[in-house]
Amino acid sequence: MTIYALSSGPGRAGIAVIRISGRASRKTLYALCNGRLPAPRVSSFRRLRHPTSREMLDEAMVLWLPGPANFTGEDMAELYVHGGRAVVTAVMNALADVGLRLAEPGEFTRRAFGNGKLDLTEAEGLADLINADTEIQRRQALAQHSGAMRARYEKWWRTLLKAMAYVEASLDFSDEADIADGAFKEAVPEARSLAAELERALADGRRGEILREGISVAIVGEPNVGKSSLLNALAGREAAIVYDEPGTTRDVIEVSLDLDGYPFVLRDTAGIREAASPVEQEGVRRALAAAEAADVVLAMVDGSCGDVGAVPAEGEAGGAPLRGSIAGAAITPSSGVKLLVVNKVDLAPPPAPGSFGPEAIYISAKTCLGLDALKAALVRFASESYGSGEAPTITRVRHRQEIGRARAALVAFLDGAEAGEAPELAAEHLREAADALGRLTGRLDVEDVLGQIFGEFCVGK
Ligand SMILES: Nc1nc2c(c(=O)[nH]1)N(C=O)[C@@H](CNc1ccc(C(=O)N[C@@H](CCC(=O)O)C(=O)O)cc1)CN2
Repeated sequence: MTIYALSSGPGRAGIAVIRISGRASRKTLYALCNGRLPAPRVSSFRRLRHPTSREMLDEAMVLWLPGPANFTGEDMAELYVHGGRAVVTAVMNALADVGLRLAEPGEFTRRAFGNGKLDLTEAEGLADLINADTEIQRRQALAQHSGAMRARYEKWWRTLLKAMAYVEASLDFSDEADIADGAFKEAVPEARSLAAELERALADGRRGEILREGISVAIVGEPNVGKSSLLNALAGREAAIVYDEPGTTRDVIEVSLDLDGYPFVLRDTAGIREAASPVEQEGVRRALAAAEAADVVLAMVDGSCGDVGAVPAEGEAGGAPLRGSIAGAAITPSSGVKLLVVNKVDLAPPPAPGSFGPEAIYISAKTCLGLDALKAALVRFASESYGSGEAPTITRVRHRQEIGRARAALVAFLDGAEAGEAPELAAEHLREAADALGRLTGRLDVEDVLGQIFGEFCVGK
């Protein structure tokens, strides 16, 4: 079936791109162009007419892209029409009139995958490239789309094939014990080095997933320390309601930020206190959950208020004397870092520098004083924790699960080899590892995964 879609975004635009892929592309383009098919891959000006009514539809630039040397590997055509809604509708209706079908989300890429133009990791990289909002995300996605991940996975695959071949050989020569034993022994170091490599890939601090999804930053603290004001100041818009009343923020409010190319998802949360109302209690529960799951917790205190407390320093009770409210400072994320943020330094009396400890960042969400230092601290954390330059090997939970399965199967193989397990069982462990790696790149049948991955795309990709 030949499909079409608006590949440029929806809505009015200067130019709109309508893309066609499938067997009928040539015939359809021929009819639209009144019999004047352009030379392959040469952008050409044509008056487009309805194939049957002959009514003029638009003046356009068109491309004829015969397969297989194109994106999908099938015959394709592209129409660059004026980007008015009615123009796009008229041209797309004409395509439907001659029997073409509107593409489903990701269907062009799915066809490209089906025709061997890209593997699954490259297709995922393409989806990420389209969804990339920041420079770091763009680089990560482009590396994956261009085959960086595929190359690594295929190297693993070849090592595994070698190990499997040795085990198969030992099965083939089972009546010649020396040869069988020798071949089997060759498989062990291959499996061991691969297991170690998978282990290394898994111990990456979830760098690829975090950069893909955005570094999660939770702002937590007691009511009215200025959490929503900070969110708004960083977002540059009034995303959260700010009101001089404790308990104003109840839901978690999210804002995406691009700081020096690093993607952050900032979460403003309800003030932590013994809340009376069940709604606010739920807000506090969500605040604590957001802090627990965050990569960075901004523990916020009010530097202007007088009550004296103490922030326990890392690993000790007590610590520097503290004038602000401290509930926020006591929260610790399960795997992330905590930055102490002292707000309201514009108010008298301003805290003496250092009075909240050497690591504290002093800001005024109201006057924006200190926000650059806070942003710099976030960027420094991002670049030290996630920015090691090399493209990550894992960018989705799916990759982590399959690599984890492959590793577990290899460990089972190695344990079995040590315990003198039968070679038939050993071969089964390796096959399990191969299945996991095969699902990673889409070499193996992965119909269920395909639906999920390609469904994430926009229509027209
Ligand atoms: N107009 C337009 N722009 C586009 C695309 C497109 O399909 N159309 N792309 C797509 O979405 C991206 C570019 N990706 C492409 C990938 C492969 C081929 C292609 O023709 N591949 C051939 C030959 C490669 C070559 O000449 O070296 C092949 O794989 O055999 C074209 C575009 C981004 N820009």
